[in-house]
Amino acid sequence: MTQRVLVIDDEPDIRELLELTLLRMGLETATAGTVKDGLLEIQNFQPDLCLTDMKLPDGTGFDIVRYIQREHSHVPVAVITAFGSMEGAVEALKAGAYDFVSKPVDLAKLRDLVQTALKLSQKGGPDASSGNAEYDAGSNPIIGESPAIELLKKTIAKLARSQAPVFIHGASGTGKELVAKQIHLQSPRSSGAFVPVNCGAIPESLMESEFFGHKKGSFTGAVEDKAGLFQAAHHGTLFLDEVADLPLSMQVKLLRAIQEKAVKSVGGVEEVSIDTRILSATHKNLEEEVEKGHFRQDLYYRLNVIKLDVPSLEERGNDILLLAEHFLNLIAERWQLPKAALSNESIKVLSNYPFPGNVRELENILERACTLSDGEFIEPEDLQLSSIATDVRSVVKNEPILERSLEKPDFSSGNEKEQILHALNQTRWNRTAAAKTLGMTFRQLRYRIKKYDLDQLP
Ligand SMILES: Nc1ncnc2c1ncn2[C@@H]1O[C@H](COP(=O)(O)OP(=O)(O)OP(=O)(O)O)[C@@H](O)[C@H]1O
Repeated sequence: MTQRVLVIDDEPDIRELLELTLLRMGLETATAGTVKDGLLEIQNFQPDLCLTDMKLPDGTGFDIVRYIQREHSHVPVAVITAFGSMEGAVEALKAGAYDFVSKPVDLAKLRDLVQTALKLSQKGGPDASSGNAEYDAGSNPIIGESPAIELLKKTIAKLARSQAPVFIHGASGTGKELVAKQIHLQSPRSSGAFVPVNCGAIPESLMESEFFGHKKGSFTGAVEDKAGLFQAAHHGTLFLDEVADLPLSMQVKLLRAIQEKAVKSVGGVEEVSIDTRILSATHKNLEEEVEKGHFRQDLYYRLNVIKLDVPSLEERGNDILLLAEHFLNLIAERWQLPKAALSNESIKVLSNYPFPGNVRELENILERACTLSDGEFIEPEDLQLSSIATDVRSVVKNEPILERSLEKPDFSSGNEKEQILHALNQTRWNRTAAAKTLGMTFRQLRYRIKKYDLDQLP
């Protein structure tokens, strides 16, 4: 079925230009010149997408955005903003607009916007809050049923239906990258690439070329043309992780690229339009970084159109056990070994541990516990929790603080893999003998052999 686009603008020339562009894209169009007529057309024409000017004779584009949000939340609405009016664009996005184009309208950018937005109408159901009906969480679902996580999942589904930049805030290891990936996967950009960038890991001297690409010969070592991360994320999503670590010089360039929706590669002459959605995250307090002068206020304002808080693991109640189950399954799959289970004591201990390192810490604890456990069940001493946890455990069990099990092998001083390999070679790969030499059980050794892929050795 031909998709329908409604254009609301009081300038006949712009209406005509937009209508022509849309007709050439094979779309059905209707136009209106005022808020009043626009609202009528929304009801009569039932558009799949609405484009509206911000300044209208009897109101503003906000009136249209708010009405659509309230009555037809499945219809994406993009606003056309005055030249240089970034504030207007940001406010419209905050109010629920899908995206914006600034005047004079760049038709290539408009076509990109329309194509992506219409995918939403094709895929999404009538209820915007349920997100994309065809969406498949793939191999990276967000595990959890606590109210905090249910709310997070709902917000992700909603945010996936917009182009607004989202700033994801949360402590280390809470799953910020996972959240960003989910926003991408549930969005109409899911067929494009999800490009995560650790902003703190790129040397400053290479940053511009990494982000925007370079032309052959533009500097020593540039032996051929290379596309940058922005180009890689064209029609997809660029995730700027640890964004607070961007040097100030790069922040200016990034701001420009985001505002112009275009980049110029190092040594290049022309700017190239880029259609990408920007998501960013940091565990630092970005407001504080702005106050200290480490982070540009204008970039902060541009990235932080919508802020999404990812709760700490401690705030997720019983999700800890659901996550533990999930990770134990993953570990068993990865190492191709029978799944280990938590003993009742371990369940108690984990449920009361504060997890300063959040979900990542839980994953690491369980991985270590699987290598240490020598029975069917993971016992509290296999968890090797920090002293805080030991305190917690003693509180839970109402007994004195226990010493950590000392009979467990301690490899902290050396390279574990090498020591195991050495023992295996010495015993001619007699695993029982090697385990004895190493002071571990057969099961513990078996896990480690899998973990380090030693069984792949000839
Ligand atoms: N709710 C969840 N369900 C399943 N896995 C999760 C969940 N939350 C986090 N994880 C997993 O925990 C690990 C850490 O998550 P992630 O890397 O996304 O955290 P982060 O907040 O980006 O960390 P950092 O601040 O260090 O960059 C990953 O393996 C991720 O898949």
